[in-house]
Amino acid sequence: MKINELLNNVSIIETIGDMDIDIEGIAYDSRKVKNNYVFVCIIGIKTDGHNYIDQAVKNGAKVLILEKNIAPIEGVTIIKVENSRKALAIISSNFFKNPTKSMNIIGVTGTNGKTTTTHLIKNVLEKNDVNCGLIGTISYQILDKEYKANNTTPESLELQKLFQEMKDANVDTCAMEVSSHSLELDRVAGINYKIGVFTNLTADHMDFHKTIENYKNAKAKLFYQTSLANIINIDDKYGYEIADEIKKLNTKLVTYGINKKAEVYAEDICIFSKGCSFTLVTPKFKGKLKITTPGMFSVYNALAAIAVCYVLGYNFDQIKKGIESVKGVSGRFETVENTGDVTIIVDYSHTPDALENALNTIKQFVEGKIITVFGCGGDRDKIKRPMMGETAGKLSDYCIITSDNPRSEQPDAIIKDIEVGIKKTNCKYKMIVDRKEAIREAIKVSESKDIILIAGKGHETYQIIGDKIIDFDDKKVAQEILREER
Ligand SMILES: CC(=O)N[C@H]1[C@@H](OP(=O)(O)OP(=O)(O)OC[C@H]2O[C@@H](n3ccc(=O)[nH]c3=O)[C@H](O)[C@@H]2O)O[C@H](CO)[C@@H](O)[C@@H]1O[C@H](C)C(=O)N[C@@H](C)C(=O)N[C@H](CCC(=O)O)C(=O)O
Ligand SMILES: Nc1ncnc2c1ncn2[C@@H]1O[C@H](COP(=O)(O)OP(=O)(O)OP(=O)(O)O)[C@@H](O)[C@H]1O
Ligand SMILES: N[C@H](CCC[C@H](N)C(=O)O)C(=O)O
Ligand SMILES: [Mg+2]
Repeated sequence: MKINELLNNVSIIETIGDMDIDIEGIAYDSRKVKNNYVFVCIIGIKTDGHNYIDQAVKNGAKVLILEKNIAPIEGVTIIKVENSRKALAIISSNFFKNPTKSMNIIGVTGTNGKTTTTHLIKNVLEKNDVNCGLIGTISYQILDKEYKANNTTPESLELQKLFQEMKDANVDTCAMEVSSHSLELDRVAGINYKIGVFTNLTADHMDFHKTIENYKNAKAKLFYQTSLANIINIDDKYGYEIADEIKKLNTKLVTYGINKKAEVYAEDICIFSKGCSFTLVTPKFKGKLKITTPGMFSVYNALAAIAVCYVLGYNFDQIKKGIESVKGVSGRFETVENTGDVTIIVDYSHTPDALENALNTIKQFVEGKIITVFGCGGDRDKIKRPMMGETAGKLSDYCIITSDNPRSEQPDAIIKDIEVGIKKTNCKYKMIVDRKEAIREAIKVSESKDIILIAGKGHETYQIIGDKIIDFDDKKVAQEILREER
């Protein structure tokens, strides 16, 4: 592609060198540069891409996109921009022929419920014969192809490549999770979203955003790049504020909720151990629905997905067919199959709000005790650790605090941060660093009718300890222990 075509819509400060050249690829990591590539230098959080220019040039970079001043390099075109991450997003879109311009991209943001909601959207659309791509925490999916997800929302270069691949496979619709990191770091800059969805906003990621206002503002960015509709949960305090802020935009605003008067809402809600039933009300239709995951949070996720389908013009029967056939999402309030008399639930609750929702849901149907096994991720928000300790303590009969993904942190130091919160409650607890042994303890002490919640890692099949990634799957480990112990 000609460099000028690649740079369309990029805000350029100055250029040095030949602008009449063809480039064959883009990289933002010097180690991935090949001959005739553009290397985009990103000033990162850990290091600075400008430090790797020599390596990039050695590997064949013919164009550098950067923010800092550097000395001219023979045979290399230098393009200085205001913001390299944004430039990367725009050139990536250009390089892959702006796929999202002719696609229906549905972006879902919010602290909790993104993965679940995107899976629900995909299911309803596919039950109605629309091929829907998926980008999110568990994996990236295009028809039968499934790619491992390194980030919930990948970097713009990978993202735009996925969109192009979808287009090539005639998949013109995609449900994607839009993390606050991706909005703040411009991974999604330049994407033409048809619909944006806001689920909720609660404590998380303060290590990165610093304040809840920054966190909210990052999330809100999504609603300024949508063309058809913004769908907002107005029962959420921040959702309510965002809805108020964006009502001035040309994009249609559709609200959903249960408590406040919303356009799409649920009434007559019944929650059981195996699911919920409710009456769906929209301005166009009303009817009874059943879902297979319990908890009020599940009703909210269903409403979010339904509101998307409502905006896309689906009728009640089409929505019912899709929403009622969802079997559940991996690691989201998933019961571990076993032949014993103890119920074990694996759930991806890794925020205080998610843990509270999961435990409150269990409380509604448990006949014995609640035993909770959980930890917190290392190199992530530390503020949520005591909060999660307190929540688990308040809502459980017994807790085992253990390791999640400690990453570069000391596992027992993370556990001690959690302990500060649990100490504020009267809950009995134990601290066991080894997650497998923690799960074993829960199973050992459990009695008939108890429910064990294994929280925090959901679908994950690994554990990150230091710089090692070991196999670890909560569901499999629980089943293995059940076989050993019973
Ligand atoms: C905090 C965060 O989001 N960091 C992201 C950020 O990394 P960074 O700014 O630290 O990058 P860096 O390591 O300083 O490197 C700077 C630049 O130098 C380049 N480099 C580096 C070394 C080298 O030899 N050569 C070279 O060119 C790097 O490729 C990079 O372009 O930019 C990188 C490139 O896109 C991302 O991979 C990285 O995500 C890391 C892996 C991460 O863990 N992110 C998590 C927190 C995240 O994004 N999570 C959200 C979900 C959160 C939620 O639950 O809502 C997600 O969307 O996944
Ligand atoms: N609408 C909701 N409100 C509050 N909690 C929820 C909601 N939906 C799901 N949860 C809880 O949050 C956990 C994570 O759900 P899900 O994976 O759908 O969220 P996510 O936003 O994709 O999370 P992540 O930021 O890690 O990608 C679930 O296991 C459940 O405990
Ligand atoms: N998307 C979340 C996932 C957290 C999952 C938890 N198991 C952990 O590793 O902290 C994050 O990156 O903060
Ligand atoms: Mg997710």
